[in-house]
Formats: sequence, structure tokens, C-alpha cells
Amino acid sequence: MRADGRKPDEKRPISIETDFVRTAYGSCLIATGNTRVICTASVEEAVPPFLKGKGQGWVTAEYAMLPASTTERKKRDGIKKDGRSVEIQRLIGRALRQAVDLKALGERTITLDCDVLEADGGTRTASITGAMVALTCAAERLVREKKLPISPIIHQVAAISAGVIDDEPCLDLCYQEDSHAQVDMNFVMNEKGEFIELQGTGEGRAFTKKELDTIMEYGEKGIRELMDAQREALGDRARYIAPKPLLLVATGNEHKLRELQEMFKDYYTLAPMTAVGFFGPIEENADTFAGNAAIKAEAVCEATGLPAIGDDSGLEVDALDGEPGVYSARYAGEHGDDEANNDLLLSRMEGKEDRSAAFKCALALKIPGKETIIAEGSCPGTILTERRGTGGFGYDPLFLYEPMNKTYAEMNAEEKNQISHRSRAAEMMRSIMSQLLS
Ligand SMILES: O=P(O)(O)OP(=O)(O)OP(=O)(O)OC[C@H]1O[C@@H](n2cnc3c(O)ncnc32)[C@H](O)[C@@H]1O
Ligand SMILES: [Mg+2]
Repeated sequence: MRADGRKPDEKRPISIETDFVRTAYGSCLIATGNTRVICTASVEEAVPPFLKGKGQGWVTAEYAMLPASTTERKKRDGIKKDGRSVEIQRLIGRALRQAVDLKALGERTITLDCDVLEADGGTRTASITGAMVALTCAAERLVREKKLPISPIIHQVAAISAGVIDDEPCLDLCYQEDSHAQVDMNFVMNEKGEFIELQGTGEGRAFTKKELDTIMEYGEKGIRELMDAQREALGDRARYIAPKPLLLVATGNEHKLRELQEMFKDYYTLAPMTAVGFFGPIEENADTFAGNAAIKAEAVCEATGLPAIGDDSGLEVDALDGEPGVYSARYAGEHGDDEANNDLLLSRMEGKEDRSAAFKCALALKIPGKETIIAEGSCPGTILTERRGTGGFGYDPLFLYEPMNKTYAEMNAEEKNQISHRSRAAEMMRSIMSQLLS
């Protein structure tokens, strides 16, 4: 029987309150049982001297206990930090560096400060679990403030203790248990169940392989539960842990960006080329959609060194011998003047009996060092004699999709994405990509 009546493999109740410190870039208050730690993440646009000019960032940690966090007042750290705190903060730094792609972080430093409000055992493991949450909050903010195109967090990290008390293996020791534990272990692990650090000591006596196996099993179970709690506390921000790989969209057209983001969200995090500071212009001088799509993707990939997808699309009207075609965006002269383009199309179509047309889309995917991949899609429709609907962009209000008796502009995003020329090209691209991956 444990001091607080828990089962051997039962961890203490956990709660994590995010954004606990409003002035911090990211923060949380984590409580595991009576142990409570404030974890904050601060971002500095600089790296330590040994990393200057190396094109990577740094993650470091500091740990301290508040004077009243233990029953006997703990003296504040003076100029010389106490040895235990130094050892613990190094552990926290090592653990959380494993969560981050330091190259993707860029030349900046994230400092994770873990300040113990109340210490009832397991403060180092609570610090690591809480620091992961504060770090993720900071990553979300770096992306939101457009300092990074994608979260640099590649792994979820959590930590818990386990040990042997009165010859019985137990999970998540409180102070009373910890102080007379025969064996004391700390587990730091990632979401794949891999070990980042194991600290284990037979303090009261040596321990057997069998005991170790049981402790290990408890530790793994505890870590999984902690990771659920971290994700729950983060809510929507949990997406910033191990995001899908980055794919830049080589377009200046926000509507296209939004449609493509939806279509590739299971594979990639799509960000506009401007998110990494590329603004073009890109000269679209090919005479096919596929040619122009390739020009766009290749220009952005070349300039940034990152994978990029380009979209070139347009409307082909049969009675106009395929016009406006590759000139769709600048049909009436000025690039992207949708109103003028639609007016010109209506006037050219006056008196025409055959009103059949098709929207065409070519997508080009360029991954550094690989051949450009092209996928195409088209959607048949009819040109109306007047505009219908207010959604979408470009020629959407004049393009009737007969099977739904709706123009593109009368459809919501989901409906358009089910049948559009772009979604058909995306479907072909996804199938090429999955063949390449398998
Ligand atoms: O070149 P980027 O920067 O990607 O953006 P853009 O708007 O210039 O794009 P295009 O050169 O491919 O021109 C496509 C034009 O075709 C039209 N178009 C393409 N897809 C469309 C869609 O889904 N709905 C309505 N019009 C579309 C619209 O007028 C676009 O401006
Ligand atoms: Mg264009």
C-alpha cells in the first residue's frame, strides 16, 4: 500500500495550465500531485558564441526552487548555483533539445526556466514535462508572428520517475516515497517510445533485471499518460509538435493557397513563399499550364532551397478557341483584375450558342535535387450570361458546374474542393506522391 493509496502503476493526478505567465513567450504551470512548477519559454534573437554563424539555434534551461518550496526554507541561489540545480538544469536542456530541430529554429535561443513553487518529489521530471508545453506555446507564437514558417518541434518529450519502495516497483514517487526508495529512476522519453535519458540508482540496495523490467513498463505507461495530458492542455496548439514537412506554395494568390492547404493537409504543412521572405516576381512565360506551374515551383525551390509547389490554372472556353487559357489572370490587361476579366468574357460570349468551357489546373512539385513532378486536372462547365454567387475568386461566378447546378461562386469551400480542376490535379499529385513514397 502506498502512502497516498495509489496503485503501484498509478501516477499522481496531473494538471497543466498553459499561458500561466502572460509576459512570457510561452508558459505553463504544471502540477503533478503536490509538486508544482512554473515553466516559461523566452526567445532571444541570438545564439551563444560557440554557435555564431552556424545557421542553427539553441535551447537551454535553468532550474531553481523557490525558498518556501520545501518545508525547510531553501536558500536562494547566489552567484554560485547549487550543484543539484546545475545538474538538473543540464538534464532539462538536454531533454528539450531533443524535441527541437535546431536548424529549423534559426539563429535564436529559447531559454526554458523551471521554477519550483512546491516540491513534493519529481520536480525534475515535472519540469521537463512542463517545459515541453511552454516550448510548444512559444513555437506556435513564433509561427503566428511569422518569425518561422513552421514549428521547429520534431518530437514530444515527457519525463516521469519510478522506483522500488518496500520491495515493490512503483510509478511517480512523491517525496515521502522518494526519501526511502530502494531504487530510484527517472525516464525521459519521446512520443515514439524512445529513450532520451535514463537515470537509475540502487540507493538502498541493488535491483534485479526483473524489477527493472517492471519499473520500465510503468515508466512507459506513465509517459504515455503524460503526453496525453500535454496534448490536452495544448489543445489546438498540439499541432505544433512534429508538424508535417514544410511545402512552400509558389503563388501570390491567397485563394489558391487556401484551397491547396486543404488538399495537402494530410501530407504537408503548406506555407506561402512569403513566409520565408520570397516575394518574386516570377515571370510566367511558358505557353502551357504545366510549363508555368513548373517555372513557379522551380523558382521558389531554387531561391529558398525548400520544397515548393506551383499552380498554374485558367479557363478554356470552346467558342473562344480555348481563350483565355494561360492568359486567364490578365485577360483584360491588368493582372488579377477579376471584375474586368469577367466583363470581357461576358462581352466576348455575347450571342454565342456554345457556352461549354473547362477549368484547367496544372500543379508542379519541386523537391530539391529531384525532377519536377507535374499533375493536371480539369473540370467541365458552362459559361453563364450573368454572375451568380459571391464566393471564390476569378471566373467563379460565371462558371456553372451542371451536376450540382451551382457556380463555383455558389459553392462553399468544401463543395468546390470536391470537384474543382485544382482538387482533381491535387488528387493526381497525391497519388504520384504516395507511389514515390512506397
Ligand atoms: O500565378 P499565381 O501567383 O499562382 O496566381 P495567379 O492568380 O496569377 O494565377 P495564374 O497565373 O495561374 O492565373 C490563373 C487565373 O485563372 C483563373 N482561375 C484559376 N483557378 C481558378 C478558380 O479555381 N476559380 C476561378 N478562377 C480561377 C483566375 O482568374 C486566376 O487569376
Ligand atoms: Mg499568375
